[in-house]
Amino acid sequence: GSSVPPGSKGSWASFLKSITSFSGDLSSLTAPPFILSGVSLVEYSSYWAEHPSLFVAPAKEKDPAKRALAVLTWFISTLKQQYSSRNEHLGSEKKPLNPFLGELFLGRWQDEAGTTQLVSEQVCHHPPVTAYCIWNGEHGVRLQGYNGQKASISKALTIHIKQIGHALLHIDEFNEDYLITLPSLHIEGVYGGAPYVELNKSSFIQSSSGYTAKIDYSGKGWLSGKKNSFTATLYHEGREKDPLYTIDGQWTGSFSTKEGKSKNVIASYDPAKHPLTKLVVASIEEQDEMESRRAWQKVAHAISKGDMDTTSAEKSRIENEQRALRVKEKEDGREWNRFFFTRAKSDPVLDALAPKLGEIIESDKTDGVWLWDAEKAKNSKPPFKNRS
Ligand SMILES: CCC(=O)OC[C@H](C)CC[C@H]1O[C@H]2C[C@H]3[C@@H]4CC=C5C[C@@H](O)CC[C@]5(C)[C@H]4CC[C@]3(C)[C@H]2[C@@H]1C
Repeated sequence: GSSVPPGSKGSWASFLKSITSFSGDLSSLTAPPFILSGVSLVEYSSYWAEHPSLFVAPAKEKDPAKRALAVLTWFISTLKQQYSSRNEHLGSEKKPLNPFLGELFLGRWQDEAGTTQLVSEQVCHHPPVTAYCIWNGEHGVRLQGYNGQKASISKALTIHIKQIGHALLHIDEFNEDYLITLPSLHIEGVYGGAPYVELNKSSFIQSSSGYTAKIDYSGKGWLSGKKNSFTATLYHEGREKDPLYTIDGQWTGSFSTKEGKSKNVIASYDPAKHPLTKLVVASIEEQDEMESRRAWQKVAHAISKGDMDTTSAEKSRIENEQRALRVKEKEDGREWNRFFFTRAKSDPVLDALAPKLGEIIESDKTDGVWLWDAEKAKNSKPPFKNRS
């Protein structure tokens, strides 16, 4: 393949053979060094709010339809970071580190929107599930959700991924909730060693105030001929044929918002005009042993140097420690305590909103839902109170 660095051709070929006997758990694949990233998947929750001003904007919008439009605009603005930031910064999609149970990623954004805080926790290891909560106290906006992946590989080495889980946005001022479903994706370019994400079909946002947004990624940009194209419509639930607003463009580029009837452009978004706010993360010395960058620092360093022996030795050390903990828990007949989240049979907010999307989304089949537990968060073991 074109993008496989010289010297890695052999390992890439054997890697490609390995993924043809794929088990469904992406983290089980041992990929060659040039495709590995020293960043853990638990950090990916931060992609939801790197534009804090867009994240809090709905709280300032009095009109319910325009508020729902502000939520849709914020959601679309996150897609570029969620699904293509590794390409931009690292040259291709990379394989993130597989978080261990209890692994934490804490940070905050400090900018014109005030303080927006992030807590991300690996709440399950088999299968891998990351739960997160992002909130801005001044504006009374809180996002909480969780996600996992179900993957399969085609003969042509395209990795198909169904995302399990959802996100729920709550706006205090209007006591309003938004259910955000997660798009399916597939990874192309694996054969050539330059993988990248493509988003599939559609995803939805359903508000408790009676508005539905549908984002259609399958448009291959047949009009514009550009990749990563999308078309989104916002409508009164049940009245898809009568959109109040439509947004279209590229989720990796710019997009414009039109009024449903008149079709005249009322807003346009250019990512170049919306610099990201950098997430503030404690230094490794200050971090708790359960925090991602401290826990993986030796592995991340070895990966950055392409030192595979140290990478696998340090990874095995972490994996062995984890296995020993699980054995101990089994012997003591107890389960690992999550720091910030609780597994529940159901979530009343989800139960109120999901049926409004009805059969247009397959409800994500997980055993229970993961909920932010404010009580736990107050007295969670590691001294995060003063820092998160
Ligand atoms: C697994 C075989 C392999 O290493 O092939 C190399 C390729 C990098 C493909 C596999 C990895 O691709 C990565 C892309 C990751 C998703 C990117 C964005 C998100 C959005 C975020 O909100 C939730 C997580 C999610 C879905 C990531 C999940 C893990 C993905 C698919 C990585 C694959 C292991």
